[in-house]
Amino acid sequence: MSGASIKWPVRIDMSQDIGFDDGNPPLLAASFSLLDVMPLSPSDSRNDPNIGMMKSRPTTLAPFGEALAAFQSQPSGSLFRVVCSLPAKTNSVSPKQTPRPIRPACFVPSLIVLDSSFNPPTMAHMRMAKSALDSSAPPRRILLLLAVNNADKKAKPEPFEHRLAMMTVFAKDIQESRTGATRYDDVTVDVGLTTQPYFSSKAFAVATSGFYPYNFGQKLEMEQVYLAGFDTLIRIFNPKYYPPDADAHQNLTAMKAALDPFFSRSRLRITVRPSDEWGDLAEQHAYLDGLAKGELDKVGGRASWAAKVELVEGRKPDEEPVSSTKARSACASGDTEALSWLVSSSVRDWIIRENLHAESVDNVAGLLAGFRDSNLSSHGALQAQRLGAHLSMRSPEIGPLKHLFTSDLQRTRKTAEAIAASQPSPKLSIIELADLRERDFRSREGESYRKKAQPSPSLPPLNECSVAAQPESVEEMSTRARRFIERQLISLILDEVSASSSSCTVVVSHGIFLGVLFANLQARFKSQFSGEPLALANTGYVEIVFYKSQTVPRRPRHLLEVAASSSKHIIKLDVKLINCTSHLNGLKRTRGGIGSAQHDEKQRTLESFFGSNTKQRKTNSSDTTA
Ligand SMILES: Nc1ncnc2c1ncn2[C@@H]1O[C@H](COP(=O)(O)OP(=O)(O)OP(=O)(O)O)[C@@H](O)[C@H]1O
Ligand SMILES: NC(=O)c1ccc[n+]([C@@H]2O[C@H](COP(=O)(O)O)[C@@H](O)[C@H]2O)c1
Repeated sequence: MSGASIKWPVRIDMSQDIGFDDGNPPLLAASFSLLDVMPLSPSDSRNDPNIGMMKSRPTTLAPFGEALAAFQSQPSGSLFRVVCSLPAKTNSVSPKQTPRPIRPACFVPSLIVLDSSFNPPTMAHMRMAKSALDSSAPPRRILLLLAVNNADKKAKPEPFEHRLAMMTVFAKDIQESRTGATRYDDVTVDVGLTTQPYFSSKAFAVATSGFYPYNFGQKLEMEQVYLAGFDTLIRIFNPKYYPPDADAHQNLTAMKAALDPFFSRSRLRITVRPSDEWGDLAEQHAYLDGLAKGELDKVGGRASWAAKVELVEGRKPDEEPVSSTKARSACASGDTEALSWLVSSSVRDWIIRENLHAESVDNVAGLLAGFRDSNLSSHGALQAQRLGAHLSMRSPEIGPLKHLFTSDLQRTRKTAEAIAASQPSPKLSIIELADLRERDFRSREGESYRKKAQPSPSLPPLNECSVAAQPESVEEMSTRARRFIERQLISLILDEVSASSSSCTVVVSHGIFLGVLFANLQARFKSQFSGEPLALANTGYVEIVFYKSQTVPRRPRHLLEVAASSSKHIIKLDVKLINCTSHLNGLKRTRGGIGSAQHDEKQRTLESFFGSNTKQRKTNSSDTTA
């Protein structure tokens, strides 16, 4: 909240339905929440008919959330931690084990470090990793490193546990890319977290963590080979990141103080990235030549550092540029074909499952379902109950639930009913709106989203909408979203503004549509939030709080006034939580296919027999809950 604004008494939760694969109903409330589904555990996948595609999915988001929480709650001394390691598999050893950090048994002369936001990991990151591994000698080890602080971006709520999960999936894809004819991979992949935004401090954190052994015999420290793109190289030599400190009165000293130790233990393997912004290939090579000739000395550089920087080839001239930004847009528009070439296969499967699908019967079958009215699975019904209890428990903090919107599809309706049932006042009425439905896949409804994308005239890309039979476009969804905002939310917010206490509104809708609604809310109100919700787990929610600017001289009198003139300047939104799934901790799918089957309302779960104390105990022990 900025100092110049006051808090609105209204919160909106956007939440996605439970139980669907492609079109979950999310929830939106005066703190907005988006709800989605949990990944399967390996034991669950034994019963899953689609086990092939599940094979590299992380077991559950909960351990990643816990690892993050543990890391972030460490005293300030903890700069770096390996969350898990995927060991190289020789043809003699292939134990199936839960990922955990595995310290190298002996000295690793060289560690490749891929530092990225992994939002999401892309095929460009894969190419950089493969190329570095190809040119390295055994024992091959690569660290996928996620910094929870960025050199340029202000800290904000991020779905880091999703990033960690994607990194783990991506780690498997890296290993599999090296399997080749030998049928075993030869690379160990570590997935790690750091608090450090700068390369100099990242390298220090890794070197001093004690995780990678020091060679005492030869007094050798492991070399770290950082993979980055050209755009990052020029930032590394930008003096703005090295402000003078108390002891150093000039930038010159500060950059050298940071980068001399960095280059003594590390080198940079830089992939060229020609673009209008960063120049063509010749210009990028000329920049490095310039460093070697001392041209960066005037800003604090050192010519000798050039020997530690290697420029390597990137995409071929005829290949489309790949970036995380592009992959995020493909996610937002549900363009699974584009995702297929932007990210590796397991990452794509993970994104599709997490982002577009909740736990419904169609979800489990892997079918595109936007307007299709698929029912919740049993697992989805449990997720809905968990969410209801969770929101009710949070009511002292977020205010009583006053308004509950849902799409009119049964997977969202049932999620909304579970939320209403957990509220102290069971009289809460649920408003069903067709405008809150998932993207209409039209002629592609019911199609398997898991099959390999085959561009063909009968399967147009999802982002095209030239004829009525083609999937609903983002513009069409935006029209629905804006209608909902103007007809329902604005008046609600205005009505609430004079109330003396906070209240909460929940909107239960679907993954793709919620992304569009979220974007329209950000555009409609003055949002400080620059990130975007990438992957919403089923029943994962986004919480948004609205504020009224203090600069507004008087309360707007009616909706038109707000819509037409001043609302952009008087209402701000603040994103409090992104994809909150803490209510799903410990919830496991019932084995034997029961969890994935259609939910039968007549059948009581063990949880309902034993009540909330049992639920808590089972949550703690990660037991099966139904
Ligand atoms: N297509 C690419 N070619 C060369 N380097 C790349 C490419 N994509 C990413 N990188 C490099 O990989 C590192 C980590 O990438 P990052 O997570 O910033 O991905 P990104 O695609 O640039 O992200 P975004 O699109 O969100 O800005 C950076 O050093 C970046 O320069
Ligand atoms: N001087 C530096 O060491 C420096 C400068 C800019 C970015 N970075 C880091 O590079 C990585 C990639 O940055 P972006 O995700 O912003 O592209 C991040 O970890 C970021 O913190 C480091």
